[in-house]
Amino acid sequence: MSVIQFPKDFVWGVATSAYQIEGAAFEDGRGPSIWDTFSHTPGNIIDDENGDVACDSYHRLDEDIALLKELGVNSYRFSVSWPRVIPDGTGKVNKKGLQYYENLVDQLLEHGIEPMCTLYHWDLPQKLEEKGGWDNRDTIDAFVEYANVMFERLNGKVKRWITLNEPWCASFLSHYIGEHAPGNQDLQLAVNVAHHLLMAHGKTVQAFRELAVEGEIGYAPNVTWLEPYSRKSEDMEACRRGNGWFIEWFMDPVFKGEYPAFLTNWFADKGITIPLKDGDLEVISQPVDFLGINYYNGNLARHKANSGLFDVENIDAGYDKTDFDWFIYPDGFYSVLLYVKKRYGNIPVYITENGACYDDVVENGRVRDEQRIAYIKKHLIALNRCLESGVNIKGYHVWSLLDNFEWAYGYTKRFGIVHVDFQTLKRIPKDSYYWYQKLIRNNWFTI
Ligand SMILES: N=NNCCOCCOc1ccc(-c2cn(C[C@@H]3NC[C@@H](O)[C@H]3O)nn2)cc1
Repeated sequence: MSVIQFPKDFVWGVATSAYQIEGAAFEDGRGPSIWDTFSHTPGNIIDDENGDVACDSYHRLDEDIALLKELGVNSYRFSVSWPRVIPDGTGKVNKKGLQYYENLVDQLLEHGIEPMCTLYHWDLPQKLEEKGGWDNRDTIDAFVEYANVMFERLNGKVKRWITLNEPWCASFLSHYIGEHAPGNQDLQLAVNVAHHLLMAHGKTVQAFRELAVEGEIGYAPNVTWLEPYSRKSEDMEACRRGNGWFIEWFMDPVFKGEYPAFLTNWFADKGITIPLKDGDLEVISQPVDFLGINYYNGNLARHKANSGLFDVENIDAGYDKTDFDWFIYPDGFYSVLLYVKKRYGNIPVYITENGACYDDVVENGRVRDEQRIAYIKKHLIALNRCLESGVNIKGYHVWSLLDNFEWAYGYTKRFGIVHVDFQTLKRIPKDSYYWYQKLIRNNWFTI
């Protein structure tokens, strides 16, 4: 038997996001976001579902705080709905919206739970989308205006701030692949959006420093890890491009002040350019206090001409899969974290999302989600290997506290450690909740 131990000040948390759990989509002055528009457009979401009610967390704050308190986490990562705070994206502030988030933060602090506040978890106000959305450089300043409203209201209460969640999803998945809101399929548009998101990040970090906001600020890219099928240079270069789409594309500008040439050249060959202006990279590369990492899966992959955007194809390595149809690949978690440390230095890292989707069932009031427990254990073992290799990981957040609206998959994909019956909204802690509760209490687990 082995004991997997964690540093005494290691941060244990769970994560959610506004559109996925709050509901109350048309209440108390909240304005529409691109996800309200996208989810209400038939054909975009499985079962034509939407986030109008979701987990109804907007009305169940006390209940969800009690779940967090009982779980024993010392960190809760949530996101703010921009259009709940500034319904039109810029200008008038919705007092009720701001008050909701201050109540949330006050209750967390009352129970000794550190709030980790994500400012952008994809719910761009629809009014800004109608003016060009993230393709319009003006949206950068609109985001900074919104961020300043949140900094001024919650300064001293929120000490960990995240500018952007998964900019790859908010740009390429949303504007090139088209699976997420607003659902475009235009590569140049996606590159423009990615650049303006990074600009919004950089200018928001500048504003954070100018306002002398207490605490630390970072952002949370999502990463994957493609392992080359062979040591042939074509396979290794193909995997580097596939990994770079998530890693270098969103981290080189921040940590190196430049885009990765091996990818800008690849895009240039396709006639794709970056809408770079003088000074942009200086803005984007404002020093951050930490890097958030969202990791779920990896793949074995190899070069295949004319396959996808980067001539790379995934191979079925025979690994087990979650019900999201993703391979369970904890070695990829280790590899990507070591790679990030090697390329960017030993910046403080929070794992801001890691978790597994399984089609859980409730039997006699209990959810025996052993597979989710096994997934989390495997990834925490890999995380512990990283700690032993000197990677500066400060904490870990399970995605997610609650089963919730999983974007294009609606309510068909359950990532929660708490089961939600979407007819009754009843919450039932799963076995994984109790396993995580014990881990947090002990700060170790056995294998
Ligand atoms: N890898 N190659 N892709 C090329 C082709 O991609 C097609 C689809 O791609 C992706 C990639 C990533 C995701 C994803 C989902 N979550 C889970 C959410 N995280 C934030 C939180 O809101 C959770 O709900 N994290 N990541 C989905 C789809």
